[in-house]
Formats: sequence, structure tokens, C-alpha cells
Amino acid sequence: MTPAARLSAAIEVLGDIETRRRPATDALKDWGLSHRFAGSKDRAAIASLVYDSLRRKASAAWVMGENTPRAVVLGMLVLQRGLSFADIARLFSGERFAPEPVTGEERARIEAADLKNAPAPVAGDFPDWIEPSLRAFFGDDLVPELQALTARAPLDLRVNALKVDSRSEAHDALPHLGAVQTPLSPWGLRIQPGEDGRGPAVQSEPEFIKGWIEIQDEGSQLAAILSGVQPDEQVVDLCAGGGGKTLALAAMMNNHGQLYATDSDARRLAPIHERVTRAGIRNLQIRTPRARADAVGDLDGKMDCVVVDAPCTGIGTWRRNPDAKWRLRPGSLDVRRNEQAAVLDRAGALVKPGGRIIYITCSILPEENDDAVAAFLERTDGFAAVPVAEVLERAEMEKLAPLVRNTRHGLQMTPLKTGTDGFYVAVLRKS
Ligand SMILES: C[S@@+](CC[C@H](N)C(=O)[O-])C[C@H]1O[C@@H](n2cnc3c(N)ncnc32)[C@H](O)[C@@H]1O
Repeated sequence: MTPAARLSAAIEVLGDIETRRRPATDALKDWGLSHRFAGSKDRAAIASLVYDSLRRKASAAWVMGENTPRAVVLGMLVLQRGLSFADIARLFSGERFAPEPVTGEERARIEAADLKNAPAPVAGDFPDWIEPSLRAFFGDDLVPELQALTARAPLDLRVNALKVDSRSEAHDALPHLGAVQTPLSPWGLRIQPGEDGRGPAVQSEPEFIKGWIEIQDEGSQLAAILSGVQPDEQVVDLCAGGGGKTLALAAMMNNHGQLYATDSDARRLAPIHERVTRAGIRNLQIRTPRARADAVGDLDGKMDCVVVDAPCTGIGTWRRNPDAKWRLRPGSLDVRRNEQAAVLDRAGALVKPGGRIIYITCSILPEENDDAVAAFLERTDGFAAVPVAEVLERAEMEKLAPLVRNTRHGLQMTPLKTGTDGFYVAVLRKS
């Protein structure tokens, strides 16, 4: 397919997403099935155009003065890809399979594209109903912070200390990936996405199959590190899901002490079995929930550390999942807040005196972060938030101090400040 034909396909897919209100992945999959002539490079390029358009949907529509799929793609090419009018006119030629030529009105808007006077939700490409809470949290940094969430994310790897002595060993074994060390996590490697937004097929690498490396955003690695878990501790990962944090915690514990992983959703937990074997973990019990029985009831009051990687809106991962931002609704935030209260209460019962809860979200919304923690502290006797300086010192992560935002009860990482996904971490100690 020509670059112009790929643009026509992206406009078609965006139209499908809009009219049928369906996730981008489904629309792209259907397009691929009904256009079998398209090769893998074509499909990747079309997906990249669609996702970039979703990243900049509000700002692209604003500069073009309308929010049709064509207008959004045109605006995205200017704002996200930095194309000039001449570049765009060459692609929008009206020839076979290419989009219709640019009109005079479109040309004027492309040449005048500027977000200087755009309202914050337009300039930062986010739904306007979350503006008040984000503004209260970020203040003057609101637009730059949210703009940083529209960029493409790199592919981060975590080197598994249970299998490899140092991250340079893994790095040197994979020179063809072009990875560099991440600046903050001592176990992170980073690969920048290609022009078409694709990364290498890391899962096919022998080193991945041997368990040397895992795919994990540096922010997620840091959240695990900030738990400060020690090899002799009793630790529950209460919302383990597919085990991203569990694997990082196990590496920190060096196969000593005892780690338990559970999740209310057995299907989400299922992939952890294979990952744990590959990673060489031997100090983990996986507690799969059965019917209504509490999978960790026997551990109440005995845990040194309970990690709560809470269900959340995932706003902090919008760089990877730009489709999600336009589907976020107040109702889904309410559902997540109720779940957050439930998991915090469950964690509170598991912790022994002197133990701690590590509350983590991949969100930047105060409702899911400090507010959830504040409500827990208010309704639960005996817990207090550990000051951020102490959390960083215990985890030997003092270098994060100038980068993270200190919040009332914890800390916030963001793409703008830490170059990671947006993660919130609070440590709550039981007296
Ligand atoms: C952010 S995800 C976890 C991601 C995972 N820790 C990782 O690092 O890959 C949140 C998880 O919380 C689980 N969850 C929701 N409510 C829960 C509850 N009441 N108890 C335990 N897990 C719960 C969800 O099923 C989901 O898997």
C-alpha cells in the first residue's frame, strides 16, 4: 500500500470507531480481516496513524474546525507528525486510493494551526469533565503534563535479577535491540519505538524465553522497588493480575521469605503461572480465588507488606492506550473508586502491626490516589502514611526526590517529570 492509501484506511477505521463506538483494536482487527491484501507493515502503519489520531483527537479537531475522521487525521499530521502543508498535499492527492485533495479552507487551517488559545482539555487532549480535579492537582503544569501523556511511550524491559547478575549482561546479550539503560530503575532497559510505532518482537528472543527479561514500564518497576520488600518478609500481592509487579517483587526477595499472589479475577491471574516458571521464582504461592471463599483469609494480621496495585482508570497509561481516554466516563471512575476502597480495606486486615500497605495506581487523578488513601486512613484505626522522603530512603531511591511530585499522602510519577507512565504510590504503615 502507498502511504496515501494507508491514510485512507486510517480515516476509514477512525470512522468505524466513531460510528460504532467500538475499541480501536476491534476496528483495526476487522479492517485487517476484510483487507487481506494488506501486509503486516501496512497494518502497523495504519494502526500507528489511528493511534496517533486518537492521541490528538481534541487538538486536531480544534485546529481543523471540525471533528470528522478526515479532519482529525489532517490535524494529527500537522500537530503530531510535524508535516507541512506541501507534505500533506502530496499525500491527499485524490489519486487512486488516496484521500480527496485538501480544500482551500483545510489549507488555511493547516497553515494557521496553533494551540496557543486552545482551552486546556483541547491543548492537552483529555476529556473536559476531569479538568477541575487535574487542574487542582497540576496547577500551571496541567497542559504540559497532559501533553506529555499524548506522546508515544518507549518499550521498557526489566532485567530479572533471579536469572542475570547485572542489567549490562542482559543488555550485552541483546545488542540488536538497540536498548539503553533506563535512567531511574536499576533493572530497566529502554527501546524507542520505530517510525511506524512498532517495537521489536521481544517475546521471541531466547533471553525472554529463558526469563532474563520481562516487559514492564519503568514506572511500574519503580512502584515495586518503592515497596522496599526484603528477602525475609511475608508479602501479599493482593491485585496481582497477570503478575507484572509480583515478578518484580520476587526478584527483590531473591527467592527468600514468602510471597503470595492473588486477584479477585481468576482469569486475569492465570498467565502468572507460566511467567513465574520462566522467571525462576520459588518463593511464591499463587492463591487462585474459588467461588466466594477468601483466597488469603488464613493470612490476616500476619503480613509484613501488602501490595495493592489497585484497579483504576489507567489514565497514567494513556501514552500506550490513547483510545481509553475518550471512553472514560464518570460512572467508570465511580466503579473504580468503590473497588479501591474494597481492596484497601481487605489489605488493612492482612497487615500485622508494624507492617505496611503499598497502595499503587497507574492514574494521575486525585480521586483514585490521595482521596482514596485519605478516606481509608479516616475510616481505619492505626494506619498512617509514611513520609515520601522515608519511602525513598528505605528503597535507596533518593534520586527520585527531585523528580516526583509529593502529594498529601504519597508521590506521583508522570511522563513529564519521570519519563514513565503516570504512577501513584503511597506507603501506609500500621502502628
Ligand atoms: C492494575 S490491575 C493489576 C496489575 C498487576 N498487578 C500487574 O502489575 O500486572 C488491578 C487488578 O485488581 C484486581 N481487583 C479488582 N478488585 C479486586 C479485589 N477486590 N480484590 C483483589 N483484586 C481485585 C483486578 O482484577 C485487576 O487484575
